[in-house]
Amino acid sequence: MAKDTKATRPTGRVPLMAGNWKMNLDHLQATHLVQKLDWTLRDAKHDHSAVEVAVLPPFTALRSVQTLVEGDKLDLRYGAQDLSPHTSGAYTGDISGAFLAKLGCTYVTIGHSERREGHGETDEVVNAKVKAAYTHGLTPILCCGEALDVRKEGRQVEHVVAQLRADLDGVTKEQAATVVIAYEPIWAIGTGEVATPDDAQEVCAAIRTLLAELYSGDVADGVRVLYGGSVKAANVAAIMAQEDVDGALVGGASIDPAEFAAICRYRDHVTAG
Ligand SMILES: O=C(CO)COP(=O)(O)O
Repeated sequence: MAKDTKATRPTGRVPLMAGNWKMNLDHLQATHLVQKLDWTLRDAKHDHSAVEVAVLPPFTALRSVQTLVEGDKLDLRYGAQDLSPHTSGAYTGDISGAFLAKLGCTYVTIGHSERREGHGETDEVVNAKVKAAYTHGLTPILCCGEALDVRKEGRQVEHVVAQLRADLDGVTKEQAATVVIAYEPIWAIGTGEVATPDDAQEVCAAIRTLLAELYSGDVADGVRVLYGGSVKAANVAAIMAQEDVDGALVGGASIDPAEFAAICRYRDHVTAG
């Protein structure tokens, strides 16, 4: 059993469990999943102010999720998996942050390794997208993480710190105070491999140290740093027991409503003290 470290996590940092559905679930399936997730959390009397829950569906399901969340006054937050660095214009296939804001999105993931690798997104592009998110009042879930070769060379902290320095370039202190950072080691994504809790803590702590270097005041203490990579109900409590881990960005396990609800309810599986 993992030890409940809530007492050591500054109270301002409300844990966030965010489900990145990736390219799964059409708008009808999305409606079913959100309903089941909501019912399960309601049955468990989930306190959304203690552990925030968000879903990140494909663009095509956002309107359905919005209708459900607003119509039934659900406590769930939602957001998109990407956005354009531009606001409008001749950018075929791109989606503006302005459209996402109109759909009531709270979050947008930026710089996921599947976009960095599959779509050639550089840190420069990621940085422009982070700024676009703020332009439209969206909260970025800024993703970072190292590949296996970098980890094998023991350069994971150096790699992640360099990514984030570039991704946050020009981001103001006020903006940075609301960013969510997701550390997702690429070798642990969709592989069943999970970084050990100590591995996750090492990099998440280094991220907080970088934030303290970049921004004065209490920014570093307030920013939520998530871990992502094969998170499941069975391993989430041990990861959440780490002092600098404030939630999880969940892929595969988030499209099973019972499993994702159990992840959100990780505190049911920890001992007090
Ligand atoms: O990429 C991830 C979340 O963004 C992690 O995916 P998995 O949970 O499927 O490993």
